[in-house]
Amino acid sequence: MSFAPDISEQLARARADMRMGVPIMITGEQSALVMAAETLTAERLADLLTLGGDPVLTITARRAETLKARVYDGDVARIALPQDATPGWVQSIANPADDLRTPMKGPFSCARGGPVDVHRAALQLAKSARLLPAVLVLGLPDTDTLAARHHLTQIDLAKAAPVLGTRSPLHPVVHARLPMEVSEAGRLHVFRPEDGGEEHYAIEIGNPDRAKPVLARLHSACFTGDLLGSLKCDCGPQLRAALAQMGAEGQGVLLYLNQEGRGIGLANKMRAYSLQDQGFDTVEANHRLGFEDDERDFRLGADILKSMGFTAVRLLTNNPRKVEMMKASGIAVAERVPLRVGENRHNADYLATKAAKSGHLL
Ligand SMILES: Nc1nc2c(ncn2[C@@H]2O[C@H](COP(=O)(O)OP(=O)(O)OP(=O)(O)O)[C@@H](O)[C@H]2O)c(=O)[nH]1
Ligand SMILES: [Zn+2]
Repeated sequence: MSFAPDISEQLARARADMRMGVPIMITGEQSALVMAAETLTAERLADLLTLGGDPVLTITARRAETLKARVYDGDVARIALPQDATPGWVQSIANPADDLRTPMKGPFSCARGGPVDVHRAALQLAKSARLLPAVLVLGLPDTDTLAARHHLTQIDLAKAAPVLGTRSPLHPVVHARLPMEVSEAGRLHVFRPEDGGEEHYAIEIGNPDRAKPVLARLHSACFTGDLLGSLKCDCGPQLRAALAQMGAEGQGVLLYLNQEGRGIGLANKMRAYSLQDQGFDTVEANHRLGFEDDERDFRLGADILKSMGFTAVRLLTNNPRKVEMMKASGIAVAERVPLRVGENRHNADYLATKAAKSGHLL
């Protein structure tokens, strides 16, 4: 029988649980009960504290840097949870929104020694659930009984580890004709990952020759720029300029990747915008939230191109990372085609920061 969910399906359930605030169990060398800080309720925090042991609030080294919390494990810091911890205390560690108003949060007592794999996996899950990267972790000698009694999702770390950093295979679902302003010969393809995660789209213009490099754009979703005409970034003008160029050349493929906010999700991007209004730039804001500058995985773009029969591209981008990732994933980049449009007084600093800190080409 193959009815039981496999490990990627279990991980997808775990992400949904974390988004709802339901605890999960991760079992391995050290087994633990895990809850996302962002969705923690007062009731569940109280329940956690009744279990005893040494619960910690695990955050990324990026977030710890701002909080001046000691990092003993490279990329991960474990702050001991005080017995009188409140949801407000947990939020103040997880969420930098009020950092400037209440800068003195420590001193913290930070855990050191012992395995951190469970903590790292829990943070990875929170990030891929598009939540703040902060998780409550309570090591327990026996997780089976608690998991069975409360019907909690249980993740076997040995099985999960090889899957966690990888992307779920994408499969074409449907494609249909889509006449557009830039070209009447448009076609929209929908791709769906096996684990039920975000779908991604390909917009094919004309009928590009698979034997030649195709004019291609890897566009990351930007609800604010693409749909609302936000002036804080250049995404909307880039999207329209790329499609217009493909229309003018009569062929091309635009991948619309649902990696909003450079992979941190719209809620976290708005948190970053709020920090930017406090004076931080786009990279600093991501770091204060506990994220890396860019959490996207462009290899899924290569997966889609390959599945459509393309092996080489003329890539519309100013981002050298996209070029490198394409090449590393087996798609030849015959040419980088610059895409400089949409600069205005609101996004001038944003574009300058991308050039200075993220290596974007001017
Ligand atoms: N986290 C975060 N994401 C942002 C911010 N501004 C824009 N974004 C996101 O950044 C992504 C922009 O991606 P792309 O258009 O692929 O831009 P790029 O990496 O600069 O590369 P090219 O445009 O190809 O040169 C979108 O997912 C936006 O939602 C910001 O201030 N913070
Ligand atoms: Zn944007």
